[in-house]
Amino acid sequence: MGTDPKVHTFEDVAEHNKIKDCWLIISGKVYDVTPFMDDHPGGDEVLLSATGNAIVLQNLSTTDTKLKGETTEAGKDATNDFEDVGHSDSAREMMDKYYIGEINMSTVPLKRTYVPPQQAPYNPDRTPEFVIKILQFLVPLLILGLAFAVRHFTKEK
Ligand code: HEM
Repeated sequence: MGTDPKVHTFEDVAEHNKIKDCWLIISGKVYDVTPFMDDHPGGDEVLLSATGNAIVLQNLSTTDTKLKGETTEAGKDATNDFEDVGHSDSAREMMDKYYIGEINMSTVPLKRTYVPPQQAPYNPDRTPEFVIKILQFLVPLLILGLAFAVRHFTKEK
């Protein structure tokens, strides 16, 4: 019987990425790709830039797009980045070599939800455009009314 895999916390992974390592969280598993960085065909830059503090590559096999491409408080869900590259099966097999344990998913920060900035409710009746439209309608009417009034009072009895 083998030993249970080590369970890492998100903070643990983030700490390693802050120092000098490159730890990835992919489908609930943790990979230390630090020794692979120089040999990664896509280069080390993409691995590093995709981490934030820690990469959360969740649900690689799922079609649920809700989880993809969203940031967390301390990292990034790089599922889109990873999938967009279209890694080969051999690349996925290679991952086993860098596997260092599982992630405690309850320590992964919740995805940040977008909170729209507070602003006054939009009132179309108050905009300058609306005032101009009213004036464009009223001014000709006023001129017409004035013309009728002048004619009425100046016409010979
Ligand atoms: C354990 C994780 C990873 C492994 C083992 C891995 C492995 C590989 C391998 C073997 C290739 C060569 C092409 C292939 O066989 O698919 C590749 C290419 C590439 N990978 Fe990764 N990769 C990993 C993570 C990532 C991540 C997180 C990114 C972020 C965007 C990334 C970006 C790329 C890019 C841009 C290429 C180059 C594609 C090309 O120019 O043809 N990889 N990777």
